[in-house]
Amino acid sequence: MALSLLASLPICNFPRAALPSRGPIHFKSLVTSVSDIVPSPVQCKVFIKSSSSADIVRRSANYQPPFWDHDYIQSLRSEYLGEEYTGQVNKLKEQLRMMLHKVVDPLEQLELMDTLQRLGLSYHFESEMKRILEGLYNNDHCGDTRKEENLYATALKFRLLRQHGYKVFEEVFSSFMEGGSFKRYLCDDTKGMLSLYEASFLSIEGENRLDEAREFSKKHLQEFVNHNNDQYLSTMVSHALELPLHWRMLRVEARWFIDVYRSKEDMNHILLKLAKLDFNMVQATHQEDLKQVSRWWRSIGMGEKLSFVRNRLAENFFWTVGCTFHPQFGYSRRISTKANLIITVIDDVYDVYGTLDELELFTDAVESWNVNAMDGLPDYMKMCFLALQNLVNEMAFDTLKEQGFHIIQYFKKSWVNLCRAYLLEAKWYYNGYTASLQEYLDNAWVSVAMPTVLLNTYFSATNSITKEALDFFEECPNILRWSSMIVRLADDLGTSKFELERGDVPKSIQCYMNETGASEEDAHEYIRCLISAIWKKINEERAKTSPFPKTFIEIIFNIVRVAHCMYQYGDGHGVGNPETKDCLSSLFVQPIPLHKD
Ligand SMILES: CC(C)=CCC/C(C)=C/COP(=O)(O)OP(=O)(O)O
Ligand SMILES: [Mg+2]
Ligand SMILES: [Mg+2]
Ligand SMILES: [Mg+2]
Repeated sequence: MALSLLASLPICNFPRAALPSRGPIHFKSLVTSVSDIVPSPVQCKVFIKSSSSADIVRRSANYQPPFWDHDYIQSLRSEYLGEEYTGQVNKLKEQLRMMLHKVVDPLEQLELMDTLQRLGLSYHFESEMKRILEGLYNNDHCGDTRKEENLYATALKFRLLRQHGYKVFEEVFSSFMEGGSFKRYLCDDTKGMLSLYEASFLSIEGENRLDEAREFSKKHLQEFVNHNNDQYLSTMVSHALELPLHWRMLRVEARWFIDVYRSKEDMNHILLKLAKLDFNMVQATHQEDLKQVSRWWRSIGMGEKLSFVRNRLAENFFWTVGCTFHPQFGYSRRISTKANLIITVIDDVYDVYGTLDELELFTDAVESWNVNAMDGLPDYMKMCFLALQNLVNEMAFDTLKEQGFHIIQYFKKSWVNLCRAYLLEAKWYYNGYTASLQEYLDNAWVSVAMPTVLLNTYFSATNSITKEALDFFEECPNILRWSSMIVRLADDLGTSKFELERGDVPKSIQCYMNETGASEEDAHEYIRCLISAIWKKINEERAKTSPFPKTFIEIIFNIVRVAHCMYQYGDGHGVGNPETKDCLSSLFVQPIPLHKD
């Protein structure tokens, strides 16, 4: 399963530390170097009732209780569930549909589509947008050069067409370049710079013009934010520099943009009203999902019984909303949240709580996939094992009933891979071993659980499962590997500081530091650079034909976007930072006031 990540990436444009060539790894002659670079683990003594009734010293992560308890979640109410609002939304949608038919100017068409996407509304207008994009694409290919396009429009068109799977080439930017660089005067056009910057994130490997575009626009946008007086544009530029649009989680972006759009000079009231109403109605369905899963989570009692693990219902739900926010995907969100909760618990068992002997037993039990294997497990692990079996059986039963597919074998394989990857990290930890970055990553794209999370999502969000797609899954295609790898690296950037403090295996940052002698800051920069390089890989994969349905490919991209959001301010999944709490509240609790504008 080796994923020669580093070997297959072009050398990151990062001068300070190069990766040495890899020699053979002598696992037996372990060199303990982690203690040189990280504080010693914070250990706490916890009395465990084990079969031998012996005291076992275990690590503790001291996880805080969840933001919202079960009663709070059950108290969530929304007025946006009734027919009254559905009627209003339908009327507004009709008005917008007419608008989309009337607009003929290509730039206005592009801007309208971009605004619809950012406001989180484009899913209502897919056929209209397809018709417009088709028209724009065909015009280009008929040699229709009615008017000289400016950089802003060219980049916007490039981004939208590429995002929707049209073959467009970076050569469209050639007329703005001379001698391999963008023409100097372009830097005065901030809208153009912003548009070029966002377009550059749709690039694939080897697109030098787009690399140049990113460098050039980034530099000038950074200068712009320091000296400007255009409030709207400045907000947009700062936001883009923080994280490009292509990497942003759709729902969070929609919630943010609805607020910003209100202050835009030429803002369209119909669009804004529809965006707010739709957001609130979608939020109402999310609240119902959350309440349902909370009842299940409370009924199985794992959050209370296993008090040493992360009890993170809302955060786990957030990942699923990031994958598919649309109201009709409620089943997928609910079942995937259950799965994510169990994955998070089992990750803590391997990373924090379990002893190596116990973890070996648990891995054997998962490999046997047999309830009889529970007999030999400590009580807390019995609960994890049975919860896992119950969940997989529930998903498998639903899929058998709805689609006639018997899928347990796929889950089993995925869980065996995941637990083996977890176990390997646990062994490294207990042996004080620091892997090379390559060796770490070859395992860590699995241990971040994305192949398992995505398998769950595939079954629950696809209504036409195919054997071809399942076989493809088994091959662990590049799109799965690379997207999992970005999630892993983003997770490491956000979580490894806490993990290392309480005692955990060295993560990508520490492996890189250990291998190259780089400083922590440089290692962070290197990992960010790897993330950018891997985005090019997944952009490229998206353009290929695949047995996966398009909706699932989008889900894969969306989960990477969730990771960027989750770890933007540290460990949003585990630690409960204020940014995550605000984000969860704005998505799931607070409706957008309608009468302000
Ligand atoms: C939505 C889900 C279920 C995500 C699964 C991966 C996960 C638990 C990430 C966060 O935990 P972590 O930082 O402790 O992960 P790791 O131990 O792999 O670093
Ligand atoms: Mg962990
Ligand atoms: Mg882990
Ligand atoms: Mg982590």
